[in-house]
Order: sequence, then structure tokens, then C-alpha cells
Amino acid sequence: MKKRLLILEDGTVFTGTAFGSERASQGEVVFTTGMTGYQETISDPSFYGQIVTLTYPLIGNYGINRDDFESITPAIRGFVVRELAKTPSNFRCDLTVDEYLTSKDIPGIEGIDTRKLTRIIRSKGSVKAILTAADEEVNVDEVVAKLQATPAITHHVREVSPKAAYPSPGRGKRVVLIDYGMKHGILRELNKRDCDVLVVPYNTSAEEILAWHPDGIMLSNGPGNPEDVVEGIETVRDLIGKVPMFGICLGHQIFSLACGARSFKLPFGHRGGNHPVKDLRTGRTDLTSQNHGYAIDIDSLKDTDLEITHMALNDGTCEGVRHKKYPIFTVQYHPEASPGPEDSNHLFDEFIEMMEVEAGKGKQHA
Ligand SMILES: NC(=O)CC[C@H](N)C(=O)O
Repeated sequence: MKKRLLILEDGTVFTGTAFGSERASQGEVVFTTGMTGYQETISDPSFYGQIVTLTYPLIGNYGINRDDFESITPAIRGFVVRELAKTPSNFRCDLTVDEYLTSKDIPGIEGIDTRKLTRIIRSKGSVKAILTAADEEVNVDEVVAKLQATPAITHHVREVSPKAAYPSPGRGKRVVLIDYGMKHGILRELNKRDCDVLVVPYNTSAEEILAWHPDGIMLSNGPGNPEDVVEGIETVRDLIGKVPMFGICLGHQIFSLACGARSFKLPFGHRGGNHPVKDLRTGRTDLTSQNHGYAIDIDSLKDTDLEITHMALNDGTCEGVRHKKYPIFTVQYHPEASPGPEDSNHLFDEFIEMMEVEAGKGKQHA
């Protein structure tokens, strides 16, 4: 068993056992509290550039299967667990986590105190870190200096958004899905409702999108800082008022920025499957699946045409908005679950209804 180190930018060193790829890797360490769903987490493109640690102590016990991927190419930079299951048992299991990560060239480390790591992130905020082999030559001071000097990556969306548009046909509503680094769960929810979907890259112009005569536009999740996605913000700004829209996570942030709101970085983010969110209009609380490091500043909404519709009960941050004049609503959390609770699945039905209402209005005018 090879030893591996996880070195944080504050100088903390965790020594554990290596699995997955043998290469060294660098990224921002974040924690997620989901007790299941590690396969979806590994393959969620919103984690691009991040080393992910799971607070649940035993990971991998049902292996990796062919059904639960959220993207074809996992974008995480490293995987950190307390204990990795070596002999998974499940009727759907095709591979172990170790085999899968090795095949995708992603390094992992196990046997470290993930509770201690999580407490460091909770008190200091997300930190940069490096995963490297534990040989005698490692000079921790040099590694830390290198980490501190490395500039943070920007514009993650460019790396994970598709290079060309592609269809996912159906017989129902025509939806353009702007893919900023989409979880396939979003496409699956639209397909389940028989939508005729065209998936397009993040930098597609409003003109090209409108030329397809969509009934609605879906803005996907995606990695990184929403402020970096300047072209995406411009496109969305040009689409407001023309077609109904529904946005999720990065899509919610990009839409809010397009309306003049501001975003900020949360200290350590919201990642897990049990985040309570209150719908301020109905008073109903849904338990939600979340994965975000940024949020929309509630104060900044007052100078916009947006109103807050959802709030996180853990920390009072914004979890959803709607446009006061046009049929557009967006949420910071993940109604597609994948993984996590399906309480908010009804939002996809509301999107379909919204498109139907708008199509009906069009007929009345015709
Ligand atoms: N899942 C997402 O879309 C995340 C959005 C954004 N990258 C954030 O971290 O806040």
C-alpha cells in the first residue's frame, strides 16, 4: 500500500493510503455531507478543479455502476475518504471506486481523519491543497509556498461546457438547455417530460438560441465563479422577456447577475443532500440536494426586477428568485437531485406548465 500526502495551503499535512491514479494533483478542497451518491458527486462537472472529501466515513460499498453518472468525464481533481470499500456488493456494481478513478486518472487518498479536515474547512473556508506521493523528498514548506503562489483557476465553465450543440429529441415542449457543465439529471428530467431538447454550449448567442424557436430555456448548473462567465451573462440578458426560463445553481447565479444582482463566495459552501430550503411564498420547506460555493447577495436584489422566492434555513442565504415581470424562475439548489432528495422535482413540472401558459397566450394573440 503506497502512502500519499494531502498538504493544505495552511501547512497541515494528512498522511494516508493512495488509491486511484498515481499522479500528483492540486485543487480547492471542499467537503460534501451526502451519505450516498458518491458516484454522482464524482461525475458532477460542478466540482471541476476541486478535491472532494466526503464526511460520510465509508465510501464505495455499492461500487460504481453504469447508470448513475452525471457526466462522461469526471472533473474532480482528487477524492478523499476515511475508508474506501474494497469489496463492493450490489447487483448494479460494475467497478470498484479505485478501479474507476484509476481508469480516469484521478488520485485518491484514504485513511485520513476526514472530520478534522472538514473542521479546518469549516473554520478557515475552502482551502487549496495538493495530493502527492509520500516520499522522502517532499519538502512541505516548498509545497505550501508553491500552493500559495498558484493563482486560482478562472472560467471553469470553458473546460466542461460542450464544444458543439446536440439534440435530445422528444415530442413535447422545445427547450434549449444551455450547458455550463450540466449534470445529466437535468436532461433526464426534461426527457421524462418528453421535452424536445437542444443542448448548447455556454457561449451560444441569444440569436442562435431564438432561431430554434424554443418554448423555454433551461440554464444548467456548472463550476466556478459565475462572474467569470461574461459571455453567458450577456446571452441570458438578451433572452430575458423573450422566452420562459428556468435556471439551476450556476444557471440561477448567471441569470441573477444578468438582472443586475451581485454574487459572493460563501466561506465553505453548501454541499450535501439534506439542506432545508423554505419556499417563501408557500411556507413549505423542502430538503434539497446542494453543491455550490457562491451565492446571490439578497441585498443586491432590491435594485433589480427580481424577488427572492427561496431561502436556506441553515444560514439565511438566497436559494431562489423569480422575475417580477416575466415567466422566469431560478433556484440555487438541485431539483434534479442526482444524488439526493426529490422533494423539489415539482419545479420541472412548473417549468412545463409555465411554457404551456405562455404558448397559450401566444395562440390568443395570433
Ligand atoms: N452546482 C453549481 O452549479 C455550482 C455553481 C457555482 N459554481 C458555485 O459553486 O456556486
